[in-house]
Amino acid sequence: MDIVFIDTPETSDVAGLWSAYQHREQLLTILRQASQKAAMLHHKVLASLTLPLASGNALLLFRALKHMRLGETFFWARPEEQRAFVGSGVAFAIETTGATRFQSATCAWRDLQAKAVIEYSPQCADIGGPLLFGGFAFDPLRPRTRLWANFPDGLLVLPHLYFHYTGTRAALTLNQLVSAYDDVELLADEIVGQLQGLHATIADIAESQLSTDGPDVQLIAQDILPAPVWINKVAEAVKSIRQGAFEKVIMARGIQVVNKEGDFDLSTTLQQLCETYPEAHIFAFQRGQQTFIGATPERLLQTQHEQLLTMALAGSAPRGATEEEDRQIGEELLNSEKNQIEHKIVVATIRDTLSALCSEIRLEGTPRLLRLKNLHHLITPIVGTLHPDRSALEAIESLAPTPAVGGSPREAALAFIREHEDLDRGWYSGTVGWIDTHGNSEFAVALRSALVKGNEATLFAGCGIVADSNPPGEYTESCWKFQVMLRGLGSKD
Ligand SMILES: C=C(O[C@H]1C=CC=C(C(=O)O)[C@@H]1O)C(=O)O
Repeated sequence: MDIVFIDTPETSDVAGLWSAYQHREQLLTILRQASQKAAMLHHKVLASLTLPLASGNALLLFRALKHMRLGETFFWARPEEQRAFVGSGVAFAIETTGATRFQSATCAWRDLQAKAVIEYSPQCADIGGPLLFGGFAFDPLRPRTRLWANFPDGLLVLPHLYFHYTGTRAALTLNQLVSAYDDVELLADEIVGQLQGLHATIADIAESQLSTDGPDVQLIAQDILPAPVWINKVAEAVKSIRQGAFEKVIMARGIQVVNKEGDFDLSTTLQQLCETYPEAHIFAFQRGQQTFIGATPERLLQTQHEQLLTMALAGSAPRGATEEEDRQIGEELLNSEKNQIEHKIVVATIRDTLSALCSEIRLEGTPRLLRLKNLHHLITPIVGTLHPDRSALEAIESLAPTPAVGGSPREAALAFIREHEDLDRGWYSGTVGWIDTHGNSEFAVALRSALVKGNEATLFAGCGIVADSNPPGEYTESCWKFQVMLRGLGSKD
Protein backbone atom coordinates (compact mmCIF):
# COMPACT_ATOMS: atom_id res chain seq x y z
CA MET A 1 0.00 0.00 0.00
CA ASP A 2 1.11 3.53 -0.76
CA ILE A 3 1.35 5.55 2.45
CA VAL A 4 1.97 8.95 0.95
CA PHE A 5 2.70 10.82 4.13
CA ILE A 6 5.46 8.36 4.90
CA ASP A 7 6.91 8.02 1.41
CA THR A 8 6.93 11.65 0.27
CA PRO A 9 10.45 13.01 -0.06
CA GLU A 10 11.48 14.91 3.07
CA THR A 11 12.42 18.02 1.11
CA SER A 12 8.76 18.93 0.59
CA ASP A 13 8.39 19.51 4.35
CA VAL A 14 11.27 21.90 4.30
CA ALA A 15 9.99 23.70 1.22
CA GLY A 16 6.50 23.82 2.73
CA LEU A 17 7.66 25.40 5.94
CA TRP A 18 9.85 27.82 4.10
CA SER A 19 6.83 29.17 2.26
CA ALA A 20 4.79 29.21 5.50
CA TYR A 21 6.93 31.68 7.28
CA GLN A 22 6.75 34.11 4.39
CA HIS A 23 3.32 34.82 5.90
CA ARG A 24 4.49 36.89 8.92
CA GLU A 25 2.43 39.93 7.88
CA GLN A 26 -0.73 37.86 7.60
CA LEU A 27 -0.04 36.39 11.04
CA LEU A 28 0.58 39.83 12.52
CA THR A 29 -2.73 41.13 11.13
CA ILE A 30 -4.82 38.44 12.80
CA LEU A 31 -2.87 38.69 16.07
CA ARG A 32 -3.66 42.44 16.06
CA GLN A 33 -7.34 41.83 15.33
CA ALA A 34 -7.50 39.28 18.16
CA SER A 35 -5.81 41.72 20.56
CA GLN A 36 -8.30 44.49 19.67
CA LYS A 37 -11.20 42.09 20.16
CA ALA A 38 -9.71 40.98 23.50
CA ALA A 39 -9.67 44.64 24.62
CA MET A 40 -13.38 44.98 23.80
CA LEU A 41 -14.40 41.70 25.41
CA HIS A 42 -12.05 41.97 28.44
CA HIS A 43 -11.12 38.38 27.72
CA LYS A 44 -8.35 36.52 25.87
CA VAL A 45 -9.25 35.72 22.26
CA LEU A 46 -8.07 32.90 19.99
CA ALA A 47 -6.17 33.94 16.84
CA SER A 48 -5.97 31.07 14.34
CA LEU A 49 -4.35 31.14 10.92
CA THR A 50 -4.24 28.25 8.42
CA LEU A 51 -1.65 28.24 5.65
CA PRO A 52 -1.11 25.81 2.77
CA LEU A 53 1.94 23.52 2.80
CA ALA A 54 3.49 21.19 0.30
CA SER A 55 2.54 17.66 1.36
CA GLY A 56 5.13 16.17 3.69
CA ASN A 57 6.21 13.50 6.06
CA ALA A 58 4.09 13.43 9.25
CA LEU A 59 6.44 11.04 11.07
CA LEU A 60 9.50 13.10 10.31
CA LEU A 61 7.68 16.17 11.54
CA PHE A 62 6.67 14.39 14.78
CA ARG A 63 10.31 13.46 15.33
CA ALA A 64 11.42 17.05 14.74
CA LEU A 65 8.78 18.50 17.10
CA LYS A 66 9.81 16.03 19.82
CA HIS A 67 13.44 16.90 19.29
CA MET A 68 12.76 20.64 19.58
CA ARG A 69 10.70 20.24 22.79
CA LEU A 70 8.35 23.07 21.79
CA GLY A 71 5.74 21.53 24.07
CA GLU A 72 3.66 18.40 24.35
CA THR A 73 3.25 16.54 21.05
CA PHE A 74 0.11 15.03 19.51
CA PHE A 75 -0.23 12.56 16.65
CA TRP A 76 -3.21 11.04 14.86
CA ALA A 77 -3.09 9.04 11.63
CA ARG A 78 -5.26 6.84 9.42
CA PRO A 79 -2.53 5.52 7.09
CA GLU A 80 -5.02 3.63 4.92
CA GLU A 81 -6.84 6.91 4.21
CA GLN A 82 -3.54 8.76 3.97
CA ARG A 83 -4.50 11.25 6.64
CA ALA A 84 -2.49 12.52 9.59
CA PHE A 85 -2.43 15.33 12.15
CA VAL A 86 0.67 16.31 14.04
CA GLY A 87 0.52 18.98 16.71
CA SER A 88 2.71 20.58 19.32
CA GLY A 89 2.25 22.88 22.31
CA VAL A 90 -0.96 23.82 24.07
CA ALA A 91 -2.69 27.05 22.96
CA PHE A 92 -5.80 26.19 24.93
CA ALA A 93 -6.97 23.16 26.95
CA ILE A 94 -10.41 22.08 28.07
CA GLU A 95 -10.14 19.87 31.13
CA THR A 96 -13.32 18.29 32.47
CA THR A 97 -14.25 15.90 35.26
CA GLY A 98 -17.13 13.68 36.29
CA ALA A 99 -20.39 12.82 34.64
CA THR A 100 -20.90 16.24 33.00
CA ARG A 101 -17.54 16.12 31.20
CA PHE A 102 -19.05 16.05 27.66
CA GLN A 103 -21.45 18.96 28.21
CA SER A 104 -18.69 21.06 29.86
CA ALA A 105 -16.35 20.34 26.93
CA THR A 106 -19.05 21.25 24.36
CA CYS A 107 -19.77 24.59 26.11
CA ALA A 108 -16.09 25.51 26.50
CA TRP A 109 -15.39 24.74 22.81
CA ARG A 110 -18.41 26.81 21.62
CA ASP A 111 -17.37 29.68 23.87
CA LEU A 112 -13.80 29.71 22.50
CA GLN A 113 -15.00 29.69 18.88
CA ALA A 114 -17.59 32.43 19.46
CA LYS A 115 -14.85 34.93 20.36
CA ALA A 116 -12.13 33.72 17.98
CA VAL A 117 -10.49 35.39 14.98
CA ILE A 118 -10.07 32.54 12.48
CA GLU A 119 -8.51 32.91 9.05
CA TYR A 120 -7.75 30.40 6.30
CA SER A 121 -5.60 30.95 3.23
CA PRO A 122 -7.89 30.62 0.18
CA GLN A 123 -6.39 27.21 -0.74
CA CYS A 124 -7.26 25.86 2.75
CA ALA A 125 -11.05 26.25 2.89
CA ASP A 126 -11.50 22.52 3.59
CA ILE A 127 -8.31 21.61 5.43
CA GLY A 128 -6.80 22.70 8.73
CA GLY A 129 -8.41 25.25 11.04
CA PRO A 130 -8.70 25.10 14.82
CA LEU A 131 -9.10 21.54 15.99
CA LEU A 132 -9.21 19.98 19.44
CA PHE A 133 -7.35 16.76 20.01
CA GLY A 134 -7.83 14.69 23.15
CA GLY A 135 -9.64 11.98 24.97
CA PHE A 136 -11.95 10.78 27.69
CA ALA A 137 -11.27 8.21 30.42
CA PHE A 138 -13.08 4.87 30.40
CA ASP A 139 -14.84 5.34 33.74
CA PRO A 140 -14.99 8.72 35.50
CA LEU A 141 -16.47 7.03 38.59
CA ARG A 142 -13.42 4.87 39.21
CA PRO A 143 -10.86 6.57 41.51
CA ARG A 144 -7.66 7.43 39.64
CA THR A 145 -4.29 5.99 40.77
CA ARG A 146 -0.91 7.71 40.39
CA LEU A 147 -0.39 6.00 37.04
CA TRP A 148 -3.05 8.12 35.28
CA ALA A 149 -2.91 11.16 37.60
CA ASN A 150 -1.99 13.46 34.69
CA PHE A 151 -4.88 12.33 32.49
CA PRO A 152 -8.16 13.88 33.62
CA ASP A 153 -11.62 12.41 32.91
CA GLY A 154 -11.79 14.56 29.79
CA LEU A 155 -9.10 16.62 28.10
CA LEU A 156 -9.25 18.39 24.74
CA VAL A 157 -6.26 20.39 23.59
CA LEU A 158 -5.96 23.02 20.87
CA PRO A 159 -2.33 22.63 19.77
CA HIS A 160 -0.23 25.74 19.29
CA LEU A 161 1.12 24.45 15.95
CA TYR A 162 -0.73 21.81 14.06
CA PHE A 163 -0.07 20.15 10.69
CA HIS A 164 -2.83 18.43 8.76
CA TYR A 165 -1.89 16.01 5.97
CA THR A 166 -4.05 14.27 3.41
CA GLY A 167 -2.66 12.14 0.60
CA THR A 168 -2.36 15.10 -1.72
CA ARG A 169 -2.49 18.25 0.42
CA ALA A 170 -1.23 19.68 3.66
CA ALA A 171 -1.86 22.71 5.86
CA LEU A 172 -0.32 24.34 8.90
CA THR A 173 -2.58 25.95 11.52
CA LEU A 174 -1.11 28.37 14.04
CA ASN A 175 -3.20 28.95 17.18
CA GLN A 176 -2.48 31.62 19.77
CA LEU A 177 -4.54 32.98 22.64
CA VAL A 178 -4.09 36.77 22.66
CA SER A 179 -4.83 39.35 25.37
CA ALA A 180 -5.27 43.13 24.99
CA TYR A 181 -1.82 43.64 26.52
CA ASP A 182 0.23 41.22 24.40
CA ASP A 183 3.03 42.59 22.22
CA VAL A 184 1.77 41.15 18.92
CA GLU A 185 5.02 41.93 17.05
CA LEU A 186 6.89 39.86 19.60
CA LEU A 187 4.36 37.03 19.39
CA ALA A 188 4.66 36.97 15.59
CA ASP A 189 8.48 36.89 15.87
CA GLU A 190 8.34 34.03 18.36
CA ILE A 191 6.08 31.96 16.10
CA VAL A 192 8.19 32.65 13.01
CA GLY A 193 11.30 31.77 15.06
CA GLN A 194 9.75 28.42 16.00
CA LEU A 195 8.99 27.67 12.36
CA GLN A 196 12.54 28.57 11.37
CA GLY A 197 13.84 26.24 14.11
CA LEU A 198 11.55 23.49 12.87
CA HIS A 199 12.71 24.02 9.30
CA ALA A 200 16.35 23.57 10.38
CA THR A 201 15.57 20.56 12.61
CA ILE A 202 13.66 18.77 9.86
CA ALA A 203 16.55 19.33 7.47
CA ASP A 204 18.99 17.86 10.05
CA ILE A 205 16.82 14.86 10.84
CA ALA A 206 16.02 14.14 7.19
CA GLU A 207 19.76 13.52 6.74
CA SER A 208 19.54 10.50 9.05
CA GLN A 209 16.72 8.61 7.30
CA LEU A 210 13.97 7.09 9.45
CA SER A 211 14.51 3.38 9.74
CA THR A 212 11.64 0.94 10.18
CA ASP A 213 13.62 -1.67 12.03
CA GLY A 214 14.59 0.56 14.92
CA PRO A 215 17.20 -0.45 17.46
CA ASP A 216 17.13 -3.99 18.73
CA VAL A 217 15.59 -3.31 22.13
CA GLN A 218 15.49 -5.73 25.02
CA LEU A 219 12.15 -5.58 26.78
CA ILE A 220 11.37 -7.06 30.19
CA ALA A 221 7.62 -7.61 30.60
CA GLN A 222 5.69 -8.53 33.72
CA ASP A 223 1.98 -9.07 34.35
CA ILE A 224 0.50 -6.54 36.80
CA LEU A 225 -1.68 -9.28 38.24
CA PRO A 226 -0.25 -12.84 38.19
CA ALA A 227 -1.89 -14.90 35.39
CA PRO A 228 -3.75 -17.30 37.78
CA VAL A 229 -5.26 -14.33 39.66
CA TRP A 230 -6.57 -12.74 36.43
CA ILE A 231 -7.86 -16.09 35.12
CA ASN A 232 -9.76 -16.50 38.42
CA LYS A 233 -11.32 -13.06 37.90
CA VAL A 234 -12.51 -14.15 34.47
CA ALA A 235 -13.95 -17.35 36.00
CA GLU A 236 -15.76 -15.15 38.54
CA ALA A 237 -17.19 -13.10 35.64
CA VAL A 238 -18.36 -16.25 33.82
CA LYS A 239 -20.06 -17.42 37.04
CA SER A 240 -21.89 -14.07 37.47
CA ILE A 241 -23.05 -14.21 33.84
CA ARG A 242 -24.35 -17.76 34.25
CA GLN A 243 -26.19 -16.61 37.40
CA GLY A 244 -27.85 -13.91 35.30
CA ALA A 245 -26.12 -10.81 36.75
CA PHE A 246 -25.39 -9.52 33.22
CA GLU A 247 -24.88 -10.83 29.67
CA LYS A 248 -21.32 -9.76 28.89
CA VAL A 249 -18.40 -8.01 30.59
CA ILE A 250 -14.94 -7.01 29.38
CA MET A 251 -12.15 -7.96 31.75
CA ALA A 252 -8.88 -6.15 31.12
CA ARG A 253 -5.39 -6.62 32.41
CA GLY A 254 -2.10 -4.76 32.26
CA ILE A 255 1.56 -5.58 31.82
CA GLN A 256 4.56 -3.50 32.80
CA VAL A 257 7.41 -3.30 30.35
CA VAL A 258 10.91 -1.92 30.85
CA ASN A 259 13.37 -1.16 28.06
CA LYS A 260 16.82 -2.13 29.31
CA GLU A 261 18.55 -0.11 26.55
CA GLY A 262 17.07 3.28 27.54
CA ASP A 263 14.05 5.46 26.75
CA PHE A 264 11.52 4.28 24.18
CA ASP A 265 11.77 6.08 20.84
CA LEU A 266 8.12 6.94 20.18
CA SER A 267 8.75 8.25 16.65
CA THR A 268 9.99 4.79 15.68
CA THR A 269 7.04 3.23 17.50
CA LEU A 270 4.59 5.38 15.50
CA GLN A 271 6.33 4.49 12.28
CA GLN A 272 6.16 0.78 13.06
CA LEU A 273 2.45 1.06 13.96
CA CYS A 274 1.64 3.05 10.78
CA GLU A 275 3.36 0.49 8.60
CA THR A 276 1.99 -2.60 10.35
CA TYR A 277 -1.58 -1.44 11.02
CA PRO A 278 -2.50 0.89 8.14
CA GLU A 279 -6.22 0.31 8.75
CA ALA A 280 -5.97 1.38 12.41
CA HIS A 281 -6.35 4.75 14.12
CA ILE A 282 -2.84 5.49 15.30
CA PHE A 283 -2.46 8.02 18.07
CA ALA A 284 -0.03 9.55 20.54
CA PHE A 285 -1.11 12.03 23.18
CA GLN A 286 1.54 13.52 25.45
CA ARG A 287 0.82 14.84 28.89
CA GLY A 288 3.91 16.00 30.82
CA GLN A 289 6.45 13.16 30.76
CA GLN A 290 3.89 10.52 29.77
CA THR A 291 2.53 9.60 26.33
CA PHE A 292 -0.56 7.52 25.70
CA ILE A 293 0.10 5.77 22.41
CA GLY A 294 -1.65 3.06 20.41
CA ALA A 295 -3.01 1.59 17.18
CA THR A 296 -6.67 0.79 17.64
CA PRO A 297 -8.88 -0.95 15.08
CA GLU A 298 -12.12 0.30 16.70
CA ARG A 299 -13.82 3.47 15.52
CA LEU A 300 -16.18 4.92 18.12
CA LEU A 301 -17.53 7.47 15.68
CA GLN A 302 -16.70 9.65 12.74
CA THR A 303 -18.98 12.59 11.93
CA GLN A 304 -18.89 14.48 8.66
CA HIS A 305 -21.67 17.01 8.13
CA GLU A 306 -24.71 15.08 9.39
CA GLN A 307 -23.34 11.60 8.62
CA LEU A 308 -22.21 9.46 11.56
CA LEU A 309 -20.12 6.32 11.05
CA THR A 310 -19.53 3.82 13.79
CA MET A 311 -18.96 0.06 14.08
CA ALA A 312 -19.49 -2.97 16.25
CA LEU A 313 -16.19 -4.75 16.78
CA ALA A 314 -16.17 -7.85 18.96
CA GLY A 315 -15.07 -11.45 18.53
CA SER A 316 -11.42 -12.33 18.00
CA ALA A 317 -9.18 -15.09 16.65
CA PRO A 318 -5.47 -15.23 15.75
CA ARG A 319 -4.11 -15.12 12.15
CA GLY A 320 -3.05 -18.42 10.64
CA ALA A 321 0.53 -19.38 9.77
CA THR A 322 -0.44 -20.41 6.22
CA GLU A 323 -3.09 -19.06 3.83
CA GLU A 324 -5.17 -22.21 4.29
CA GLU A 325 -4.95 -22.14 8.09
CA ASP A 326 -5.80 -18.41 8.06
CA ARG A 327 -8.88 -18.98 5.88
CA GLN A 328 -10.00 -21.81 8.18
CA ILE A 329 -9.58 -19.71 11.36
CA GLY A 330 -11.56 -16.88 9.71
CA GLU A 331 -14.39 -19.31 8.79
CA GLU A 332 -14.42 -20.73 12.33
CA LEU A 333 -14.66 -17.24 13.80
CA LEU A 334 -17.57 -16.36 11.51
CA ASN A 335 -19.34 -19.55 12.59
CA SER A 336 -18.41 -19.48 16.29
CA GLU A 337 -21.54 -19.23 18.41
CA LYS A 338 -19.65 -17.76 21.39
CA ASN A 339 -18.16 -14.98 19.22
CA GLN A 340 -21.46 -14.36 17.40
CA ILE A 341 -23.22 -13.84 20.76
CA GLU A 342 -20.43 -11.52 21.94
CA HIS A 343 -20.74 -9.55 18.68
CA LYS A 344 -24.56 -9.38 18.53
CA ILE A 345 -24.72 -7.81 21.99
CA VAL A 346 -22.53 -4.95 20.73
CA VAL A 347 -24.56 -4.46 17.53
CA ALA A 348 -27.88 -4.38 19.42
CA THR A 349 -26.64 -1.89 22.01
CA ILE A 350 -25.15 0.49 19.42
CA ARG A 351 -28.32 0.34 17.31
CA ASP A 352 -30.49 1.17 20.35
CA THR A 353 -28.23 4.04 21.36
CA LEU A 354 -28.19 5.48 17.85
CA SER A 355 -31.98 5.43 17.60
CA ALA A 356 -32.03 8.43 19.98
CA LEU A 357 -29.29 10.27 18.06
CA CYS A 358 -29.88 9.49 14.38
CA SER A 359 -32.83 9.65 11.99
CA GLU A 360 -31.70 6.79 9.78
CA ILE A 361 -29.52 3.80 10.71
CA ARG A 362 -28.02 1.41 8.17
CA LEU A 363 -26.17 -1.82 8.94
CA GLU A 364 -25.71 -5.31 7.53
CA GLY A 365 -27.42 -8.28 9.19
CA THR A 366 -24.27 -10.40 9.63
CA PRO A 367 -20.73 -9.42 10.63
CA ARG A 368 -17.74 -9.47 8.27
CA LEU A 369 -14.17 -10.45 9.02
CA LEU A 370 -11.65 -7.70 9.76
CA ARG A 371 -8.15 -9.01 9.09
CA LEU A 372 -5.45 -7.21 11.08
CA LYS A 373 -1.76 -8.11 11.05
CA ASN A 374 -2.04 -10.27 14.19
CA LEU A 375 -5.79 -10.87 14.66
CA HIS A 376 -9.12 -11.53 13.01
CA HIS A 377 -12.13 -9.66 14.39
CA LEU A 378 -15.83 -9.70 13.63
CA ILE A 379 -16.93 -6.26 12.43
CA THR A 380 -20.29 -4.67 11.54
CA PRO A 381 -20.00 -1.14 10.09
CA ILE A 382 -22.95 1.10 11.09
CA VAL A 383 -24.01 4.40 9.44
CA GLY A 384 -26.53 6.93 10.75
CA THR A 385 -27.80 10.42 10.00
CA LEU A 386 -27.18 12.54 13.08
CA HIS A 387 -30.13 14.73 14.20
CA PRO A 388 -29.22 18.38 13.48
CA ASP A 389 -29.51 19.32 17.17
CA ARG A 390 -27.09 16.55 18.30
CA SER A 391 -23.32 17.05 18.48
CA ALA A 392 -20.48 14.57 18.09
CA LEU A 393 -19.52 14.96 21.76
CA GLU A 394 -23.10 14.15 22.83
CA ALA A 395 -22.97 11.07 20.61
CA ILE A 396 -19.73 9.93 22.30
CA GLU A 397 -21.35 10.37 25.69
CA SER A 398 -24.19 8.03 24.67
CA LEU A 399 -22.10 5.47 22.79
CA ALA A 400 -19.17 5.03 25.20
CA PRO A 401 -18.35 2.69 26.72
CA THR A 402 -19.71 0.25 24.11
CA PRO A 403 -20.25 -3.39 25.15
CA ALA A 404 -16.97 -4.13 23.30
CA VAL A 405 -15.10 -2.51 26.22
CA GLY A 406 -17.63 -2.30 29.08
CA GLY A 407 -20.32 -4.93 28.79
CA SER A 408 -24.06 -5.40 28.72
CA PRO A 409 -26.20 -4.23 30.40
CA ARG A 410 -23.78 -1.34 30.78
CA GLU A 411 -24.29 -0.33 34.42
CA ALA A 412 -24.22 -3.88 35.82
CA ALA A 413 -21.06 -4.68 33.82
CA LEU A 414 -19.33 -1.44 34.90
CA ALA A 415 -20.18 -2.14 38.54
CA PHE A 416 -18.59 -5.61 38.19
CA ILE A 417 -15.47 -4.12 36.56
CA ARG A 418 -15.15 -1.50 39.34
CA GLU A 419 -15.41 -4.15 42.00
CA HIS A 420 -13.37 -6.99 40.47
CA GLU A 421 -10.98 -5.88 37.75
CA ASP A 422 -8.34 -4.32 40.02
CA LEU A 423 -6.85 -2.18 37.22
CA ASP A 424 -6.82 1.58 36.69
CA ARG A 425 -7.70 1.66 32.97
CA GLY A 426 -7.42 5.47 32.79
CA TRP A 427 -7.81 6.37 29.09
CA TYR A 428 -7.35 2.77 27.89
CA SER A 429 -10.72 1.66 26.44
CA GLY A 430 -11.90 5.26 26.80
CA THR A 431 -11.87 7.35 23.64
CA VAL A 432 -9.28 9.44 21.79
CA GLY A 433 -9.73 11.63 18.74
CA TRP A 434 -10.37 15.12 17.42
CA ILE A 435 -13.16 17.59 16.67
CA ASP A 436 -13.06 20.70 14.47
CA THR A 437 -15.07 23.93 14.34
CA HIS A 438 -17.53 22.52 11.75
CA GLY A 439 -18.57 19.63 14.03
CA ASN A 440 -16.55 17.14 11.97
CA SER A 441 -14.86 14.66 14.24
CA GLU A 442 -13.28 11.27 14.57
CA PHE A 443 -12.99 9.37 17.85
CA ALA A 444 -11.64 5.87 18.34
CA VAL A 445 -11.91 3.44 21.24
CA ALA A 446 -8.44 3.54 22.79
CA LEU A 447 -7.40 -0.13 22.52
CA ARG A 448 -4.05 -1.81 21.70
CA SER A 449 -2.35 0.97 23.65
CA ALA A 450 0.29 1.81 26.21
CA LEU A 451 1.12 4.59 28.63
CA VAL A 452 4.82 5.31 28.19
CA LYS A 453 7.23 7.29 30.38
CA GLY A 454 10.97 7.22 29.67
CA ASN A 455 12.00 3.57 29.53
CA GLU A 456 8.83 2.25 31.18
CA ALA A 457 5.46 1.41 29.66
CA THR A 458 2.18 0.02 30.92
CA LEU A 459 0.26 -1.94 28.27
CA PHE A 460 -3.45 -2.80 28.41
CA ALA A 461 -5.67 -5.44 26.82
CA GLY A 462 -9.10 -6.82 27.53
CA CYS A 463 -11.43 -9.62 26.45
CA GLY A 464 -15.19 -9.87 26.07
CA ILE A 465 -16.47 -12.47 28.53
CA VAL A 466 -19.78 -14.28 27.91
CA ALA A 467 -21.39 -17.37 29.46
CA ASP A 468 -19.34 -19.75 27.26
CA SER A 469 -15.94 -18.11 27.78
CA ASN A 470 -12.99 -20.25 28.74
CA PRO A 471 -10.84 -18.28 31.26
CA PRO A 472 -7.35 -19.58 30.22
CA GLY A 473 -8.38 -19.07 26.56
CA GLU A 474 -9.21 -15.44 27.34
CA TYR A 475 -5.75 -15.02 28.87
CA THR A 476 -4.23 -16.28 25.60
CA GLU A 477 -6.45 -13.89 23.61
CA SER A 478 -5.25 -10.93 25.71
CA CYS A 479 -1.64 -11.94 24.88
CA TRP A 480 -2.41 -11.66 21.11
CA LYS A 481 -3.73 -8.15 21.75
CA PHE A 482 -0.60 -7.13 23.69
CA GLN A 483 1.54 -8.05 20.66
CA VAL A 484 0.51 -4.84 18.89
CA MET A 485 2.22 -2.55 21.38
CA LEU A 486 4.98 -4.97 22.37
CA ARG A 487 6.13 -5.05 18.73
CA GLY A 488 5.44 -1.31 18.40
CA LEU A 489 7.80 -0.67 21.29
CA GLY A 490 10.53 -2.74 19.67
CA SER A 491 10.03 -6.35 20.81
CA LYS A 492 11.14 -8.75 18.07
CA ASP A 493 9.38 -11.79 19.65
C1 LIG B 1 -10.99 -4.85 24.77
C2 LIG B 1 -10.26 -5.08 23.69
O1 LIG B 1 -10.82 -5.49 22.49
C3 LIG B 1 -12.22 -5.45 22.26
C4 LIG B 1 -12.40 -5.11 20.84
C5 LIG B 1 -12.45 -6.08 19.88
C6 LIG B 1 -12.58 -7.44 20.24
C7 LIG B 1 -12.74 -7.79 21.54
C8 LIG B 1 -12.92 -9.22 21.92
O2 LIG B 1 -13.04 -10.08 21.02
O3 LIG B 1 -12.88 -9.54 23.12
C9 LIG B 1 -12.84 -6.78 22.63
O4 LIG B 1 -14.20 -6.61 22.93
C10 LIG B 1 -8.80 -4.86 23.67
O5 LIG B 1 -8.18 -4.99 22.62
O6 LIG B 1 -8.25 -4.53 24.75
